[in-house]
Amino acid sequence: MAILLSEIAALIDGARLIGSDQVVHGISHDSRKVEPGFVFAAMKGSNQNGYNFIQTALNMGAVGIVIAQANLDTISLLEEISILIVPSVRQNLGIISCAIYDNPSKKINLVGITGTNGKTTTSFLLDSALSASGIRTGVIGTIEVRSANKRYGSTYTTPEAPDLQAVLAEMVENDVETVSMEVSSHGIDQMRIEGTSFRIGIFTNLSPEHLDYHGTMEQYYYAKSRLFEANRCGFVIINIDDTWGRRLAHQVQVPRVTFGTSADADYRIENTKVSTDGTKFSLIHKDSIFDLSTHIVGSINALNATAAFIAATELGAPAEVVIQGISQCSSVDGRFQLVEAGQPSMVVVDYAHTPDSIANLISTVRSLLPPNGKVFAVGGARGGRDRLKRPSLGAALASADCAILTTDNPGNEDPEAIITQLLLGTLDMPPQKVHIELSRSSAIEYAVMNACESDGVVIVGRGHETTIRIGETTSHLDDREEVARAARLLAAKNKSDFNSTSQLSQSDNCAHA
Ligand SMILES: CC(=O)N[C@H]1[C@@H](OP(=O)(O)OP(=O)(O)OC[C@H]2O[C@@H](n3ccc(=O)[nH]c3=O)[C@H](O)[C@@H]2O)O[C@H](CO)[C@@H](O)[C@@H]1O[C@H](C)C(=O)N[C@@H](C)C(=O)N[C@H](CCC(=O)O)C(=O)O
Ligand SMILES: Nc1ncnc2c1ncn2[C@@H]1O[C@H](COP(=O)(O)OP(=O)(O)OP(=O)(O)O)[C@@H](O)[C@H]1O
Repeated sequence: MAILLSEIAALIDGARLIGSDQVVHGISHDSRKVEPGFVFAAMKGSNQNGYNFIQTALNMGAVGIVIAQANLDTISLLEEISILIVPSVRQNLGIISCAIYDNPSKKINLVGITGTNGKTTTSFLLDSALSASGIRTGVIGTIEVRSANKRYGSTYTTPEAPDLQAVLAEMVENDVETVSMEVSSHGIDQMRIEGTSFRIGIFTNLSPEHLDYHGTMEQYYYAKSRLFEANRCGFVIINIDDTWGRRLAHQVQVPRVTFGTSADADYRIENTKVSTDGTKFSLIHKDSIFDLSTHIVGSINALNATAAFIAATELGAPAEVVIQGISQCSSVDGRFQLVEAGQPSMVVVDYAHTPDSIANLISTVRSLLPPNGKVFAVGGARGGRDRLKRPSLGAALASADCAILTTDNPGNEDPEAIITQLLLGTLDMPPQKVHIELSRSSAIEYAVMNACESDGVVIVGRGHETTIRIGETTSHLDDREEVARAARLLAAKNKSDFNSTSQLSQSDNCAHA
């Protein structure tokens, strides 16, 4: 990859170059990631001022910097530096990054998936469908970035523009043909996907989330809908069971198909059957009926599998191979993950962290239990963001028979104050339904120890995550390991109570009160 700073300047209205022209091999907005031959894009953020890191970037080998016209006076110019001055760094970062990495999205089939829930699951199902068809694939999303056989952990759902274009370029170099990419509303709003071409866009659904960032549902919808603009996206696949999706279907200016259980969907889901083995359904399209199945449990996964089916067949993969590929995706880390550690109850760890998805998960688990079965729900709310949704999260958790409110990832917020906000959503519920356990390990232990064979435990919010930040301290915490620990405790307790008639008093837990 090599381009001149002057060539980049020529792409941007109002840009100008000060200092000597330079050959550029890469770009970063983060001084810590600058390599020799890179340019450093300085941006003011909400926590840090990127302009303070210019010298660090130069020390790391930057051959030039990109700055905004308005901030020209704020830096002390060194004569030997090459400076590309642009009207706005954030607004042009995508275009600059695309140019430096030679527009990789135009050389690859990129499928962008957006919506409040289902992005990761759909991207994994699509990847499985495409891989079964012999296509070399890549994935960019919350759990990981996968390029052919290489895997990297993710920092963001949607990487910043320089990182996105660099990873796409690496995928092109590795002969990856198709990439399933999660596109977050933050990513769209912060222009991380500017200049990126999507062969296909998928809309999963929209429900209240990130409203502290976007302000209103209307603005949240607007951010999401921008993925599907005609200059960015060639073909759109939309879930019209969702009212926002229905609106989008009327608005998009590019070819589109719709899916869902709705009678007027182009791809109609019927006859969905959910068991602990997974989800089966029929998909009706014109005169064809396809029988699909996925190991991922829950009727919502019929929607995710359908979106994956449409995208893969649209990219030319044969339907029967796609169906096989979707059925082969064994699981998605931390999404309806059944944990069998010897405990009597059904335990599910799930990444659900919106009120809708938590309520949905609880009702799915309830439907899988015998009639006398009770659902225990363990969950909390993250610190530092999305404060507005906390009462609704509390209410959703309390749709279980026993809600155990606990700590999620509080960061610098007071965990007890977060729980107080969750409690606001449970005020009109019987108090004995709600139990507070500040320590997440203890909350999981409480649920696993008190749930009996006919019961289900859902542990929500953290799914695949393995660390928790409390204050400035980050420590290891994996919900699945905590279930196993609690199951061992239960087994030990049952063993020591072997001769006692009351192994565990169930009258003092909220589900059996
Ligand atoms: C609200 C938001 O999205 N903020 C993003 C924004 O932060 P910011 O503007 O406050 O940046 P900052 O930390 O103040 O830093 C300013 C500049 O100094 C640079 N810097 C900083 C330190 C240093 O040593 N050197 C250096 O160069 C930074 O790289 C940055 O360019 O730009 C930063 C640089 O890219 C991001 O790290 C940061 O993401 C924050 C941490 C974040 O948590 N974002 C989340 C909410 C997010 O984007 N999530 C979505 C998924 C949401 C979902 O659906 O769940 C995602 O796509 O991941
Ligand atoms: N199509 C769907 N509709 C509603 N809820 C869903 C759907 N798919 C998944 N979920 C729920 O949302 C949770 C998160 O799923 P997934 O990780 O696929 O979503 P996501 O959009 O990638 O989330 P995030 O943006 O937080 O990464 C799942 O564990 C499940 O409870």
